[in-house]
Amino acid sequence: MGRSAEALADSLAQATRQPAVEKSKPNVITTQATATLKPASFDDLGLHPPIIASLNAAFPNVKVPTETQAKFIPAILSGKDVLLKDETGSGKSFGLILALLNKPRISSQEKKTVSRRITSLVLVPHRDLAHQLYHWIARMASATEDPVDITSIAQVIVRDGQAHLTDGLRALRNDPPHILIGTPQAVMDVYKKDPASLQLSSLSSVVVDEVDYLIETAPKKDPSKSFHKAAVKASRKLLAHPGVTRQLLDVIFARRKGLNEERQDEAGYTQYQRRTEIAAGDNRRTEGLPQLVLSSATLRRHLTNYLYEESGWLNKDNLLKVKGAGRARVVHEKKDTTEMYPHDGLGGNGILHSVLLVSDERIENIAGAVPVESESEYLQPIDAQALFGSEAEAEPVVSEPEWVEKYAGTPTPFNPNAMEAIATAFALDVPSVALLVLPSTSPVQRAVYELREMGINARRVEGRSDLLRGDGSGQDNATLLVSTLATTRGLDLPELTHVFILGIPDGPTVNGKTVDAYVHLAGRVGRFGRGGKVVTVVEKEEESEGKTTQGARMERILAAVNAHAVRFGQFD
Ligand SMILES: Nc1ncnc2c1ncn2[C@@H]1O[C@H](COP(=O)(O)OP(=O)(O)OP(=O)(O)O)[C@@H](O)[C@H]1O
Repeated sequence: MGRSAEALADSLAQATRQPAVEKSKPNVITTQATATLKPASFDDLGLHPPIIASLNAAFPNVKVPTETQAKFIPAILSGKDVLLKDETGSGKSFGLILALLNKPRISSQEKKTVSRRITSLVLVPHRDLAHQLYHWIARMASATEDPVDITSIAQVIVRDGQAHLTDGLRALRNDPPHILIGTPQAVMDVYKKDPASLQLSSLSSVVVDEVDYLIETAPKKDPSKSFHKAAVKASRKLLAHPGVTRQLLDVIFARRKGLNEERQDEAGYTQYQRRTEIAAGDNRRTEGLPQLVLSSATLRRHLTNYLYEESGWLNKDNLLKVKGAGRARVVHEKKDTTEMYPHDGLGGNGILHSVLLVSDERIENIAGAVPVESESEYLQPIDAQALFGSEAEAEPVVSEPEWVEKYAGTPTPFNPNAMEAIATAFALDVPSVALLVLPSTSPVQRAVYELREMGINARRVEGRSDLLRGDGSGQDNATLLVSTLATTRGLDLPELTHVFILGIPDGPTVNGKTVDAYVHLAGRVGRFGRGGKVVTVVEKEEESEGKTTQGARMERILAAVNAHAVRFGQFD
């Protein structure tokens, strides 16, 4: 076994000898306490040297922690609950994985046998994100010549036919991993079939990534407002159908909910005393419950209020709220617009935003789009080999005869003008890899077929773990990856230079959810200081009184994220 892989395994093995309940470090609820901390290295944050060695070997470009990682990694290591919000691409998911890898491994001792238990459960919205996090761990575990057995470090549970209830369950029972990553639905399936296999009672951490996607809440509206009734209806519906993530958290944190309810009316002094004891490292005060970490680039106020005031899951005595540095907040003229769009700007990372309007006659830029002087910095293809330290493998695109049989001669569900605009813009502008995001319920395979018919090297993202590892490029012709809104959240595709969005994201109306959807899609580029282009393609509609055109809706979204449309040169 190579040195860093061995060290990683050693580090995890050593951790099994540590007590199941970690020692809390001094702590108070704060958003500011660590804000000025600027550590020079991961070592300063408390990561073990073997983990750092594996990190360096597997990800040579990750040298120092990002600002947000510097805030939340120590908090996670000390057992705090964390509410984490920072920009897309600020290293939240990656930092969470590093922190979880570093946590003492939970174990139980029966007679003379020590058995390892699941230390952390990570819930993510879709299978590709689960696989992406898994690949990060696998890359670290196999960074040297003799790989560590990944099964004992990480496992993935996603709905994949029935495999998660057969092979997945078997692996879980035989060799419980340090970190279990899964989608809520698949984890719930496993829970219903064999609750003991999830070892929920002895977990040390529960992480919910993309929490605002997994836990829906409705804004609480002023009764004097016209949409109050709709908001009340939405809240009632959510209460009646709580969603799988809520159900799982209700099970895992049932005791915390009880404690929080009991403590609702307690005297301030009692609370103060308990918090002081936790700050002094009194282990009994952690109450043997796992820490809860909730993360997303977008956390609306109604969700944070729900999480903090109503859910009952959080340990309010031992909680850190991390909010990213962000940028200057947009102040809109209309008061209600500011309330609806509480976003920082989305242009500071060098992302160019364009909107194309399509009709039978032409493809044109949205009115008011400004020209860009130099685009070269946005279009630098990323060298996968330099980024990952491995050779990218070329894989030819094969034509699929059964698709032709299935689709040829049947009407397309897509607007042909929009698909043509995307194909043209892609062919003219994309140097290496682009992503096309379709509306949630769109047939991805059909889109891939239609794009290939137009000569575009299109591929599905879903299930293509090679692409998530960054190993799918290296081909002569540029690649257009195709996904849907439902399967794009959190994906990290480092080679990406362009994101094409078909239609208003999460449309047709524009509200907070729509804006958040755009933020997450646009956030697939412009990561870690790299540039990128986001091109939204919508139908050109005739303006008429009382009608908001799709173009006007896109203008509202761009205004909400403090971005201005730029001209996509080829169409003028
Ligand atoms: N400290 C670091 N230095 C350099 N690169 C990093 C660092 N941390 C993470 N990265 C890289 O940044 C990329 C994005 O990280 P990650 O997906 O964790 O961001 P995120 O904040 O979770 O984004 P999103 O909100 O879109 O899910 C990954 O490719 C990762 O390898």
